[in-house]
Amino acid sequence: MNVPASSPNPTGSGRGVRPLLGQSVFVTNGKQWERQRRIIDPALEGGRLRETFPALHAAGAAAAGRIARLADGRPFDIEPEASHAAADAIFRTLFSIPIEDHTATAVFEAFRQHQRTQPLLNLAAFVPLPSWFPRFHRWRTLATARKIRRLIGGLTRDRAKAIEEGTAPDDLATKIMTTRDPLSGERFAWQEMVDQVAIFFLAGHETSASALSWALWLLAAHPEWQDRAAAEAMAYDDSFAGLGKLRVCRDVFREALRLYPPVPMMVREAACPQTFRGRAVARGAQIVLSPWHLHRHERIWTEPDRFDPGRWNTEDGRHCAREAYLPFSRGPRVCPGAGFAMVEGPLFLALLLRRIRFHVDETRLPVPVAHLTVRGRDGIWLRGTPRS
Ligand code: HEM
Repeated sequence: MNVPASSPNPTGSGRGVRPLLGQSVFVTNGKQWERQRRIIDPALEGGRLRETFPALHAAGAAAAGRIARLADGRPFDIEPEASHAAADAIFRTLFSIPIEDHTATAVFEAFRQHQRTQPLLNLAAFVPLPSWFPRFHRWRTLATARKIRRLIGGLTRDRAKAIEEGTAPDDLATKIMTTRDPLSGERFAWQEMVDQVAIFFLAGHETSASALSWALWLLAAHPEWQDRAAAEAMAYDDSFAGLGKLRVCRDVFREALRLYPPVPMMVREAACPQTFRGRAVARGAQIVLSPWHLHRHERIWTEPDRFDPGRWNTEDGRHCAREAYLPFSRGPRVCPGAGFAMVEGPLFLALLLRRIRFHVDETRLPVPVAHLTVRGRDGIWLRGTPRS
């Protein structure tokens, strides 16, 4: 199943995102989007991930330290911890700064305030409204969006200067800002880079945090799989090459992405009249694609509601992965951070499981709800104990 680029992503007309995301790759379409992807994609290619790995590992190790301090047998909500870890991963890999950095903390806090002001984390923010519908952004949403962009703008301007002076670190921001579009030879102006940093931060930390939280909850609920993943984690040598041996952690993470796809639905607009599964689709019609439903389809998957990381090593599982698995979407508009996320997820699981045994809090079972990503309605509560 492919999601064609010729079907525009109508997110740009959604109400909640413009003030924050500007002309970022997530909201643009057509030639502008193509040019942006030509500049962004090379920075996240497989080979480049090796260079990003030390920063990602440092973020995972810091998260393991923080969460180990909570592992005293009492319940805690894993979601804010996972958000913290994923935000740290983005700051360290993009700008070579940890979340404790003054500006990084301020951006993280401003994002939290922004989400509290409503539309961004609400799916309705992404669903296009009819053209007659009045579009207003609550003043507080506008104010937090401006604050985030001012902070990111500072980081990006400083980086542009460091690149000119030849003192910039070799991280993702430098890679993206120094990459020329192979067709036009142009680079991102710093203003356009602010838009891209905003979407990297949003798309890269909310999604990963959701996946990590559900993966840990599933492991807590399935101690036999947790033991297998932990045994593998104990043997992990902390290298980039060693990631290939984290097979159970990878399959657990893939299974979490299947059962709780962080992006539960996507919207596309038909660019021309077409027929889809025998039905006429008019030009301009909105098409909703739902990984949530597809991943749990009873006619496609064997025991779709069962957590079974082992399915990924069966012919049936591999077939379903090709035909009916799209946690990162598919086609030209596929998530450019998919490779990054598939390194980050299994790595963070391994680093956490080495130090902590996770248990379900039987009094508070999580209820999944679709915000911008799939989150627990009242959080995702776990208990942790130190792993000796
Ligand atoms: C488990 C983690 C992740 C999941 C499940 C995920 C999922 C997705 C999905 C489904 C889309 C397509 C949305 C749509 O078309 O409506 C998307 C787009 C995107 N993602 Fe990810 N993502 C993840 C992590 C990341 C990371 C780590 C980054 C950056 C480092 C990233 C950057 C982006 C960007 C920039 C787009 C917009 C691409 C475009 O429209 O051309 N994502 N992601």
